[in-house]
Amino acid sequence: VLNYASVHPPVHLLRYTVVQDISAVVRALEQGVKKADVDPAVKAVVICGTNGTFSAGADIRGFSSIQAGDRPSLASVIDLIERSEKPVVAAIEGMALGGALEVALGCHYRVAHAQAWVGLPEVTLGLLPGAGGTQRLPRLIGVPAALDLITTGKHVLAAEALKLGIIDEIMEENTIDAAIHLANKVSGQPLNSRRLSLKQVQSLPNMDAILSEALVKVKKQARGCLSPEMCVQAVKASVQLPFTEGIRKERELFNLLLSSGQAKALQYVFFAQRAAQKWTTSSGASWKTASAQPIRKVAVIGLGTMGRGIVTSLVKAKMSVVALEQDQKQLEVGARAVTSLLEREASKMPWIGQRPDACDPALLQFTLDFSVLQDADLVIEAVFEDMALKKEIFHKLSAICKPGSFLCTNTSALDIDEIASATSRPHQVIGTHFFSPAHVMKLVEIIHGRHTSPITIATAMGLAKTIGKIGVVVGNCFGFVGNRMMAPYAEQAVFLLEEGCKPKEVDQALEGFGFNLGPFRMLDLAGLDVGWRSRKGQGLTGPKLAPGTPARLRGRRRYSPLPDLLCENGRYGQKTGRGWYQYEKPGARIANPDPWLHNFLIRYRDAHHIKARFIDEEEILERCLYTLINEGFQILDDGIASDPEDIDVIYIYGYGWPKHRGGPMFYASTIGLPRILAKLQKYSEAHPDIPRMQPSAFLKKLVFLGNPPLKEWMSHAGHQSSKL
Ligand SMILES: CCCCCCCCCCCCC[C@H](O)CC(=O)SCCNC(=O)CCNC(=O)[C@H](O)C(C)(C)COP(=O)(O)OP(=O)(O)OC[C@H]1O[C@@H](n2cnc3c(N)ncnc32)[C@H](O)[C@@H]1OP(=O)(O)O
Ligand SMILES: NC(=O)c1ccc[n+]([C@@H]2O[C@H](COP(=O)([O-])OP(=O)(O)OC[C@H]3O[C@@H](n4cnc5c(N)ncnc54)[C@H](O)[C@@H]3O)[C@@H](O)[C@H]2O)c1
Repeated sequence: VLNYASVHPPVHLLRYTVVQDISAVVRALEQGVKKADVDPAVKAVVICGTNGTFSAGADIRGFSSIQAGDRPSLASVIDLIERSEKPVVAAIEGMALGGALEVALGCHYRVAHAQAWVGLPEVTLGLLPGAGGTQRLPRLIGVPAALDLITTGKHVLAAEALKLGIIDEIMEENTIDAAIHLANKVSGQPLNSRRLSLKQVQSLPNMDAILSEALVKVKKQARGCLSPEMCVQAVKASVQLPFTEGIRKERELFNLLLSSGQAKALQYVFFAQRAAQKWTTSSGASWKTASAQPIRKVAVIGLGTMGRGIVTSLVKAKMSVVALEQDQKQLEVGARAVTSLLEREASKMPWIGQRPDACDPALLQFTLDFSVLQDADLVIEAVFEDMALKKEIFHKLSAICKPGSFLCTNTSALDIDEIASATSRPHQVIGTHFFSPAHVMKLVEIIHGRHTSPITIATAMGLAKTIGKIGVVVGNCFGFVGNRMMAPYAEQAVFLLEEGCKPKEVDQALEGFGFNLGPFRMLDLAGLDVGWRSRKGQGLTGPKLAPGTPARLRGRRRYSPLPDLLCENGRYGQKTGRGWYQYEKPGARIANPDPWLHNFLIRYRDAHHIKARFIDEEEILERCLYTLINEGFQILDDGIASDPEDIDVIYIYGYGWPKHRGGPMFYASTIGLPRILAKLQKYSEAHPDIPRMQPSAFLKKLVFLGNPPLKEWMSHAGHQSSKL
């Protein structure tokens, strides 16, 4: 912490560097303000940061050591700032986030650089602004705007902050000089009207409705995440209680969140997401040894469900795109879909309209002609999930595309090495597995094959970042990480139906856990035909299945033909208006329980002599989640994912795993590996024909080693087998 005194007398300049040691900063602020207060030569104070940044707030790594009782100290220093008889001006450059914005709210004036931005992101870390932010901000900008900022954690640019009333002045340059000028100007003027704690929250006739609607909204969006709800409660306190009592309530709610476990999970996700960006392969390649090649022009082949979303993401990031289809009709359908997605995206971001080059048709070209792809820097194939078709396309691309171009496949599960074998450049072939809807979902699994070069990995990771996605590098196996873990989860869900559940009971249990969609609503949305085609391809059903195969066994493994039977009945999910649920019409979204399906399940159980039983929520959750987690341990042991954090990032950003539970592997660590192992052992004894329930050797090893913390797991994995 640097502390410059009286650089521009009579203004006392308190200059702080990036916050690492919370208590050191709090102490230094306290000392600085007290010194300025008693020094008769000082007439005013400016608080600013160093190197062009006010502060990004507290070091999150320090939170684990914060004790509930530590909190008041920043709050009391902010009170001290506010109570000062000399005007205190915050000079905000770069950013003022979290505790830093709370400090600025305690100042009497706030000046910001035009490029600066501010926010209270605590909610995203499972907390709430606990140093008076929830009580001062509503007093400054009103309840609706404060609720919006505090419950979402969004950052706003200086211009918007000025409009909201958070900032008093914006500077194009030299913010600190401007702050000093302002401090001099207001020196000697009365300060009470600038002290937010003395202000009343502006009353609104519909205040009760605003607060209760906000509560309903966050409860619906957050699905079990406590912090947004507590943020609303804290803002409500600012309306209903005097300032000091509101502060007491804020502290009580903050302490509750700090000890809830959700804060720990969300802070783990913050770092896991950043760690996933630092990929390393088993040969030691990483960002240090390979850099991303510049990508100016991208080609996308196939404008179906995935291709159209991928094109939209690329155009939104202002990349030049060529989109290719197999015939004129599909091209027109695809082009219309992309145009409508881009229009919808533009309407969500009004400021895009102000940029003349946004959604520029010159950025996007539709074609049927493969030769147009020759100068593309990178191609993403998103045609049907059919190995023969993919190989044919990659063979063609290998001949047409310029030597430097990278060839990517969006396959959900197929072997990257086999696809690469159809080209003369397997080192430039890689999987880029986007998730549906591709213009919305943040995740891209980056799958490298045996021959994929580090530059190709770096380039795919770089592209993901450019288009605002989170790339996670994984190894090559059927289903990679995400879909490989999804398979035992979905399989359990169907077995539970065979044994007595209804789709809604399974979905409700998993939605109650925090998933946006339970497995059956998710399958109906994705289309049941997708899995059916894959199972036919694998010979699990359809014409390739050996005659005489028992309906519910494949080899010695339990198999459920239920999903195949639904498809044979034309029930593909939402798209056909019938699936695990019924819908008002094809394409409708509201899933209603279907008596036809319930009768069908009764007949099915009768035909296979299955006695239906009541299955409680605990069993539903344990069987679905623990088998998914078990596969995660197997994936770590196989070297398909380099660490548990990568798996967690994949599940949070690709599959809607509730973020406040930290991802499946973090969740397993909170439950305790011995318990997961014991439950898997119990279920696998009851169901010996379900091999995926048998505990993975790696899970057993970790339990044997005494349940080490997640950070240490990989030091016990079999690194020899790494596919990374
Ligand atoms: C001038 C006077 C200042 C007075 C300030 C007083 C503050 C006192 C605090 C007291 C305690 C009060 C607690 C308070 O109520 C609550 C908080 O403040 S909570 C923290 C709020 N802040 C955030 O949530 C910011 C989180 N960070 C970000 O949003 C982004 O990282 C960023 C800052 C916008 C930068 O984004 P990028 O440029 O994309 O860079 P990265 O995200 O990749 O980050 C780079 C690197 O930094 C690490 N990092 C970033 N923020 C933090 C952080 N808050 N704590 C710890 N580490 C952080 C990040 O992990 C990266 O490192 P790597 O993981 O790659 O090693
Ligand atoms: N749908 C999903 O949820 C999802 C999610 C992730 C990955 N994937 C994968 O993405 C790929 C595409 O899936 P989808 O759901 O978008 O399929 P889709 O059936 O919706 O679209 C495929 C498109 O490819 C086009 N096409 C077929 N052959 C072509 C050719 N020779 N040249 C040009 N275009 C051709 C088709 O006309 C069609 O428009 C598959 O590999 C799939 O496994 C799908």
